[in-house]
Amino acid sequence: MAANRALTETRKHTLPILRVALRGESLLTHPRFNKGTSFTHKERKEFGLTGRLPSRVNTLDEQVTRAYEQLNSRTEPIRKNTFLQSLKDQNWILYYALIARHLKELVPIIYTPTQAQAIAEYSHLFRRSGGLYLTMGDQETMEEDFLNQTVKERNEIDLVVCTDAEAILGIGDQGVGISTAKSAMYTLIGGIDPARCLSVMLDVGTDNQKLLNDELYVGWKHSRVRGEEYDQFVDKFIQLVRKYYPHCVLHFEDFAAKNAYRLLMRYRKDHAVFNDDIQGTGAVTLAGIMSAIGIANPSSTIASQRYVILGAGSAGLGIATQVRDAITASGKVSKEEASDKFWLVDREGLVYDIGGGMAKGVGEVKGRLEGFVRSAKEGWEGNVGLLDVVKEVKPTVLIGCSTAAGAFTKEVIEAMVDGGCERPIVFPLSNPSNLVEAKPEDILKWTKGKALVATGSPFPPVKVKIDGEEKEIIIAECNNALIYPGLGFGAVLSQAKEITDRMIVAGANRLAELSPAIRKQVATSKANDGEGDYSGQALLPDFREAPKINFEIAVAVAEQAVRDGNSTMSKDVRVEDVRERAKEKVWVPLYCEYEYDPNGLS
Ligand SMILES: NC(=O)C1=CN([C@@H]2O[C@H](COP(=O)(O)OP(=O)(O)OC[C@H]3O[C@@H](n4cnc5c(N)ncnc54)[C@H](O)[C@@H]3O)[C@@H](O)[C@H]2O)C=CC1
Ligand SMILES: CC(=O)C(=O)O
Ligand SMILES: [Mg+2]
Repeated sequence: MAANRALTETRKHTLPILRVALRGESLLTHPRFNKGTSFTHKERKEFGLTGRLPSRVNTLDEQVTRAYEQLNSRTEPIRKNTFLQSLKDQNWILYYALIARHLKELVPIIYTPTQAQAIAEYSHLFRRSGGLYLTMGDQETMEEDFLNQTVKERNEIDLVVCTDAEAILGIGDQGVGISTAKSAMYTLIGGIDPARCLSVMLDVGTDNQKLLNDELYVGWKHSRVRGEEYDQFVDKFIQLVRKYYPHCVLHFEDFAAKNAYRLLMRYRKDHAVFNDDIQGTGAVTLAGIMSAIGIANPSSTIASQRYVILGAGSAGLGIATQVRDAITASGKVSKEEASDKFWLVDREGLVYDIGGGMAKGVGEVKGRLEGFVRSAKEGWEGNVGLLDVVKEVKPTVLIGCSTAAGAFTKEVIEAMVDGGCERPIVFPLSNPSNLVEAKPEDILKWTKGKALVATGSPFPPVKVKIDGEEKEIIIAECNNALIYPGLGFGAVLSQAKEITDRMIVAGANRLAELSPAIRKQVATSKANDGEGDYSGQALLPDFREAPKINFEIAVAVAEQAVRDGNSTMSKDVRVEDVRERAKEKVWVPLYCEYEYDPNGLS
């Protein structure tokens, strides 16, 4: 299997023999242990399965072929999504093996863009629960619920992905719309054992009236609880995670910006906590920008760009912070000088100081926005829209994480070029695809093929005429999924005390080094004058390569943790041992041989 090979190449040891305590129907209906027609004759006898399966023993490859055939009998992406969800409920190995084999084709089915629809229709598509649901209204049983799902069923948890679903992708408050897709990507791309991952839905109610009015809504029908009560509920959950799994990575996903930032700051020094929308998006975008600068003008640096970011929420703030940290990492540029290279634009236009600790359109400055609010002394007045900001600032990099579909108009992009930017770097990152700030083909058309473009959801290559010659431009997918699985695996591997900025930068640097455009330049050692041919050279690696790339990211991240004394692995693990450790730990979707043991796994 091609994609499985990508994973197995990084794995060191042969598969272990699993001691399993389940028999008969309970084995066949347990998605973690079920092998369906792949149970061998010996296993069928040992586990009481002989009469329960047709006689032929299939290989995993044959099962994958059959499942792929069934999948393809459905045409609509959402129907494929529900098919895959059901497959996951039946047989994990087959689910992961099928997707691993068709990674590029199926990631958009289980992840963005299709997952947005699956979450929006969660209550109508609901078949079987996935993950752990902790509801504000039932919080007195939280510890018991948590233990029932974890300690009593599993041996150890390496990774907890949690959400309160208030800012799901770009589609807002989805109440109880849990997504196990983020955790599935950790397995597919990061190689983390799915049995050691847990998705948690923190149901604190919803302000989405459509859901509250929906008689099939499966979540807690209550307005969203906020303030002290919310904080206490989240804290109770986090303390449980810390108590039972002190070494696990805790991943926050799709919290509203204010909570996202607050929770990250509150817990990141005490536990290996990671906010994907802030830090994951920041890291992948930093890598994409470094790669784009390498093409546009390799003698230039991230410090010599001017950045306009539309959307001052989690992603916008994460990108600004990550790029600023990378600029200051050289020690040559101060934090203030680096911050001065950013202009954040939100619903009410440019984010600038309006006095009393408040910023235009986004409220309180303290904490998350500190450093990125422009001074009113620069002469800003009223609502300063994106076009005016672009005309005034003359950015070289324009990023969209606003959910404002079409906000990068022809005028905006042309204003960038008119401002003297020959090779504009334009990343419309909003998900799902229909919320993109501009379509790649339009950006390339308006800039005569000069723009360097990356998007948050997958887009097909664009054919464009450059100097009279037709070229095909690959549109890089700048999605945090290209980096967070490796960051998480690196943190799990090193059993990091905290996930530090240095670990994240190590991962982003590794991703940038491995990006096709940069690899080509290093290979040819050719100076690029910004006029070079970059068709066929994507800014970021293709998703097909994501498992291999994320293995390298994980190694870089874990090495950094060991180097910095931030790892809790045994003291004798040296930086040079990390790669071998990683190979031992990578999980691959292949069947293990089973032996019956009444005290085994169940
Ligand atoms: N490519 C990737 O890896 C990622 C993409 N995203 C996407 O970025 C978008 C934002 O996500 P988050 O930052 O998590 O959400 P968020 O809700 O924290 O931030 C969105 C921000 O955009 C602002 N906004 C809304 N309409 C606007 C408009 N018309 N003009 C300017 N600003 C406007 C909001 O006021 C808010 O501050 C979503 O579409 C999400 O899917 C988010 C994380 C990762
Ligand atoms: C990719 C992601 O995390 C988002 O769109 O929210
Ligand atoms: Mg997200």
